[in-house]
Amino acid sequence: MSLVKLLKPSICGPPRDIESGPLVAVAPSLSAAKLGVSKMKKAGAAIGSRLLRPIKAMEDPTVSLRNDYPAISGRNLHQMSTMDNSANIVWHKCSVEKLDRQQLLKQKGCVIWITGLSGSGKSTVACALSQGLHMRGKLTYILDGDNVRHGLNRDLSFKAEDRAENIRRIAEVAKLFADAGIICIASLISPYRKDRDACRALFPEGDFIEVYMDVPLHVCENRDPKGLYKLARAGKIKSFTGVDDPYEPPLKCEFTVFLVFIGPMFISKTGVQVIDLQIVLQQKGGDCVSPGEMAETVISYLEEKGYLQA
Ligand SMILES: Nc1ncnc2c1ncn2[C@@H]1O[C@H](COP(=O)(O)OS(=O)(=O)O)[C@@H](OP(=O)(O)O)[C@H]1O
Ligand SMILES: Nc1ncnc2c1ncn2[C@@H]1O[C@H](COP(=O)(O)OP(=O)(O)O)[C@@H](O)[C@H]1O
Repeated sequence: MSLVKLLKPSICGPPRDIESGPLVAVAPSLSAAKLGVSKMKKAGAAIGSRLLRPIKAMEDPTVSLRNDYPAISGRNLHQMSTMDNSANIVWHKCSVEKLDRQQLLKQKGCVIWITGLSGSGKSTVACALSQGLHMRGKLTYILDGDNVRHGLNRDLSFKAEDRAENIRRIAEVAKLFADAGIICIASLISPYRKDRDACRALFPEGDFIEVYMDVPLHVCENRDPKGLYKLARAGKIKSFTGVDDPYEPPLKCEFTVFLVFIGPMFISKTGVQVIDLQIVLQQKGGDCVSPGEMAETVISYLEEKGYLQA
């Protein structure tokens, strides 16, 4: 019989330099139970009145009006630019900055990066997270590898350098979402450690939260919801992650979701879905863990780290 267990954060970065100052309204966090639709409407009205605060035009585009909030200013985003200085382009700033957007949304922009094999449950957890946060009145957006490959990244294959480019582009888009104040949930295999580490390096300390779906290959392969493993085993898909292409697990990440097998382990081809779901609904010690509950653990972490308030 197998059990699934969601670890508490396996690493927590040093406490973030949470911004403070006269323009920052620190709202108490709202629990899912307390925040209904009608309350969210009231919150919207409060936001409206704050919008009346005049926003000054930038007189000198090289000087940030928010120099006292370096961790979140446009200047800081500029400093985070990955562009070569010799390219003759100049960062254009606007007086409406990340801080303003975060205040509007009553949250802090960040990225939750979910990595793991195909079929490990990345999209399921991403969706559960998005639902859980939406219920709390928090704005999220999911960047799913499969989906982004339908548009922005449709030109990319699955060879290593194209996967790297896929991941780089999604990380850059996630950075824009985070700058917009949105909690961005990126769900893609991202098999190479160095590519994921490069993504992490794009973000301020703490803003990149890595969730590793540590689900064994045979479990993913038995799930095989799209029949891709079957095609890969038949040699009809080449370079399939886990079959004939590598996956490098994180050495350290904020969360690991894993299955613990106790006793004789078996996953039958016919029974896997049911067995798996039973597994998910149990945890060592008797607690229930479903994708929704996994998401709740991550949401608690966000709350604790101050991401669910401006
Ligand atoms: N060769 C190969 N290897 C792995 N996956 C493959 C491959 N070919 C197609 N697919 C399908 O593409 C989805 C993974 O896309 P990603 O953008 O997440 O991959 S990566 O991060 O660039 O490695 C993946 O979706 P998920 O199952 O949601 O992970 C597969 O459905
Ligand atoms: N915790 C879970 N327990 C059992 N089955 C799951 C779990 N999470 C996802 N699944 C199922 O596994 C399959 C793959 O999940 P999915 O989220 O699409 O994975 P990925 O995005 O990593 O490819 C789906 O059929 C999904 O319903």
